[in-house]
Amino acid sequence: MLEAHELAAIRGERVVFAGLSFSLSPGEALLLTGANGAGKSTLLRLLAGLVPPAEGSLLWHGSDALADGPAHAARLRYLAHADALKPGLTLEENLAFWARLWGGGVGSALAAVGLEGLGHLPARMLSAGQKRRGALARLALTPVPLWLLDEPSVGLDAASITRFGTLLAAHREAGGMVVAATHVDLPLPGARALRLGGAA
Ligand SMILES: Nc1ncnc2c1ncn2[C@@H]1O[C@H](COP(=O)(O)OP(=O)(O)OP(=O)(O)O)[C@@H](O)[C@H]1O
Repeated sequence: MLEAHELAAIRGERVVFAGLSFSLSPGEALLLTGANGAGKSTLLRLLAGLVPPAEGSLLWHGSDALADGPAHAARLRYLAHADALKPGLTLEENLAFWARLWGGGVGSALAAVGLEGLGHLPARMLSAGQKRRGALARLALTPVPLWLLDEPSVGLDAASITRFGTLLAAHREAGGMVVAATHVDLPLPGARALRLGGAA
């Protein structure tokens, strides 16, 4: 279980959010909504252990989640806005880099996002939606309990959203948790919403 207690974040000397509390049990999903600049990406980065909270605590099964950085990193996948694909490497080579770190099969991960025919192409030749699917393929390599997703569906066509929904459902059925920032509907039935206030 992931528990956030009274989290606050300061960016550029401004309090982006404060007093934020929520908990997430296995199989649950939380949608972060709110205006541009409300702090959704900042919260995801905080949950990923990439920025420290200004106040509050984050617990994983009752213990300080951020006390052991490598252990926290190993239990999550964080997908930022950027697709994090090296443009000069093929899609397969990009995925193979992550597979060396985490394990898992490149072919099956590409198939999970419908990119099995494009693995030989340099990432720079992919369309925007294909690049996004290339980033999502990282989720399909090996299971971890927590997915942190920043606007994961941007650029995806209808068929890709459906495939992404299948990936999300399998993750949750296996006890995985999802926290996703989004401005649009995501295929996460029963997800709770956390609306962040703030600057427009
Ligand atoms: N490195 C930084 N230095 C200073 N301010 C920052 C930094 N990163 C983010 N901010 C500010 O923090 C606030 C929250 O930004 P954040 O990216 O978390 O918002 P968001 O809710 O994800 O927005 P969007 O919907 O546009 O993606 C913004 O006002 C932003 O300008």
